[in-house]
Amino acid sequence: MSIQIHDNTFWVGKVDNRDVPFHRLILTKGTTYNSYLIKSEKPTIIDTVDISFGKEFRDNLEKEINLEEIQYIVINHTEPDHSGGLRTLAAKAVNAVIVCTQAAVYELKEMYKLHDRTFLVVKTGDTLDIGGKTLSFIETPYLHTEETMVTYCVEDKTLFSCDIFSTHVANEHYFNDKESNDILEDFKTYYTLIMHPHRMYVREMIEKIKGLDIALIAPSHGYLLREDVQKFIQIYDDMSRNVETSRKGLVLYSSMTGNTREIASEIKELYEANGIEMNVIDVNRTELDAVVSEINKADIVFFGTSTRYADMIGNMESVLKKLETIDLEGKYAVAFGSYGWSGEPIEIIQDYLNQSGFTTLNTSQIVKSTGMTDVYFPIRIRFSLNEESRTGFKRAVYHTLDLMMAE
Ligand SMILES: Cc1cc2nc3c(=O)[nH]c(=O)nc-3n(C[C@H](O)[C@H](O)[C@H](O)COP(=O)(O)O)c2cc1C
Repeated sequence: MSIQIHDNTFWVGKVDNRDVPFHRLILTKGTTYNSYLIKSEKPTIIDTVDISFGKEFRDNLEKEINLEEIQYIVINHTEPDHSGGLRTLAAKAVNAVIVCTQAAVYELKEMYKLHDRTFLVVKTGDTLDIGGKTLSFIETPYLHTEETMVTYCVEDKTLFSCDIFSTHVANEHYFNDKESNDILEDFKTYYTLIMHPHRMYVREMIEKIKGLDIALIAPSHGYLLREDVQKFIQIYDDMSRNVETSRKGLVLYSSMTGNTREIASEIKELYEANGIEMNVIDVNRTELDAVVSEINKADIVFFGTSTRYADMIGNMESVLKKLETIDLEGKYAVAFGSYGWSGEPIEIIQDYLNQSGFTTLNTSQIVKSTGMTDVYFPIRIRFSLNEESRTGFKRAVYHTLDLMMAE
């Protein structure tokens, strides 16, 4: 079965009426897996369906098109509730090139044994001519996992937004204007559960799609939004906004040649850009009592050192030794530092913090609470921040900002 959504574009997904187990939740209203077929001169599929329905998906699609004619399969997100039909489809769509982000290639190849297939890697700003229509791609990391992107059809003004702007409801109405029930509560619940943990990336995404003229949002789950499109974007904008907080941060650092000081000032910049006061102190230029007094006032403290012959430098260790005398209940701590090849003292700071009354951020806890596998604590920067290391650094600092703005 297919539903026409544009002159030659069709919904070819699956409505799943079950109680769907997902991310340790049960989706009691079910969901839909929205896949789309664009019958342009170079026929293109945008996303597939959940892995449980791969064969059914392919069999249905075969009624719409000779699968060998498919030229492109765009995979916006590798999670198997979107990409799950890829293996079955690819087996018959033998001429199709798989279009995805760089980070997605490895996951798709391994998950679906597609080592021999041709992949087209796209990044933000790239376009693809599919014969009569143009697809443009925007990377939207962490909405909902690292490799995610969205696809915009320029001529149709359709945003294939994947998980973003989705709703978990097994509706048979497809379009929001055909649904008589108010969908706002389900739309907001979805945002809260799936998107809000990645709030900082929602803010980035909203900036990225601002310039697009969007007539239809075609997400991966639930309703296709063609009425009040801007209202739904505005809801994401409103719900992801920074909340006002009186919380304060503190960065304590010790640096030989300035790299750790640079990291400290970038932490301050990110905090202040998000409306949170951040004090930065060089522990070698400030009396210990004054440092302790600042720790008492802060809700989160970053402790950073550079590495000198496998050790921390200056007064940092004196500050760390003092922690056992301070009430740190309810405060967060982060270890960070710059190093050249080993960076031992960053780990030693982490040990001190773990033994203190702080709640100290660590990688294992991030994986468990967010599913993000590339946000690392302690924050280790080789020499100075550069284009490559800044991405990971920002992810980590974003995470701390989320903690500061939590209720
Ligand atoms: C005297 C000296 C000793 C160093 N020893 C180490 C070391 O043992 N392990 C390491 O990873 N880096 C080592 N480094 C590299 C520094 O940690 C690195 O350059 C760092 O970026 C300096 O940070 P800073 O500018 O904040 O002082 C050493 C550098 C110097 C100058």
